[in-house]
Amino acid sequence: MIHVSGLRKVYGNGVVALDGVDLDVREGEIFGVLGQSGAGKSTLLRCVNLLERPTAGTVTVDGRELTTLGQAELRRARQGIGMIHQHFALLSSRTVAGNVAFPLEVAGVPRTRRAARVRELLELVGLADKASARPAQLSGGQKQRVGIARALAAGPKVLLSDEATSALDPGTTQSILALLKRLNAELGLTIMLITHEMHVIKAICDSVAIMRDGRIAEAGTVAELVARPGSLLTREIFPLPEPAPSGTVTLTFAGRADEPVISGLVRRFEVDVNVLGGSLEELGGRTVGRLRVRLDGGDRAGALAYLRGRGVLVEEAGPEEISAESAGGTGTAEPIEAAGVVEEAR
Ligand SMILES: Nc1ncnc2c1ncn2[C@@H]1O[C@H](COP(=O)(O)OP(=O)(O)OP(=O)(O)O)[C@@H](O)[C@H]1O
Repeated sequence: MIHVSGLRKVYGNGVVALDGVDLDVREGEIFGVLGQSGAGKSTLLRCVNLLERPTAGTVTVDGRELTTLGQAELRRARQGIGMIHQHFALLSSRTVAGNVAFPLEVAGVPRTRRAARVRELLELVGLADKASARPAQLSGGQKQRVGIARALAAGPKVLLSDEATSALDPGTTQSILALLKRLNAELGLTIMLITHEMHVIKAICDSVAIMRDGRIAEAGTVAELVARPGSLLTREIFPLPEPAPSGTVTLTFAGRADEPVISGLVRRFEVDVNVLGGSLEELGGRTVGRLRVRLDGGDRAGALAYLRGRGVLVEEAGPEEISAESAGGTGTAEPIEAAGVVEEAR
């Protein structure tokens, strides 16, 4: 639904905000872009609907390459792309209904059709009783619901969300995220959101890109990334001291965290399992966990093979723990070199 290729943005002051971004957002998914302040997230989002013109690269939305369109065509294409903002961007002089009607007026929709559509949209976001209220009379969550209704007025296929929940308290954030998830499911809406908050990614995103210094450091579905060795996302969600202390093993359980794998390990291989840290999270409806352990005694190699066989991602740390398998299978590498090989593979 959204294809971004070779995107570069250099602002007038010489700041390189985007430094070669490639990205694909599939139809019907919720795609989160996560990054710290200044990483380039807002610039990327504003380039997707060409509010910001990229210095180089292409943006294609729903099969149309926006970067080649003239102003009139671009205005039409933008009707297929809604946008919501951190501070809602409502017109304070208009009522709630007037705000939602605004894009329809601009698009020349006749008055009666407009009124019916506004009613439908306010019902969709749970604000049918607030049509005549002014933005100043609403809570933050209600204001964002108006913002969402307005963004959906022209029936877009894509919704861009610019830190839509950053100004809201945790409870309201959850209700807005639940609304976005429902709209995604009911309308088949593709949502691209930017956030600096991991809990937003955990709550609703199917896929994620992590941005650093104007580049994509890592991208994929949440399930893919959690199963990928050395994943930045996994490290962000399950923070453990890095680098892992020598001799420890870090285990990532994707989707099987509720199975008694560890007790099976102790019973079958007679190893002592010393848990050093870890946590569990609900991700995309699955329980995912990350555990750092030290294994002593018993059949350690057999225990690790057993874990891998159960679909657990096993990452060994420390030169003395590098196995022939993880060092590339030669079994001849010196410990220090082997550690380098593993680091590179990550
Ligand atoms: N209009 C502008 N003119 C010049 N530099 C800009 C402009 N907008 C953003 N920048 C710079 O581009 C870089 C990326 O900014 P951007 O706002 O895209 O990052 P961000 O990840 O969204 O950060 P935040 O979460 O703080 O909004 C920053 O160094 C910022 O100072």
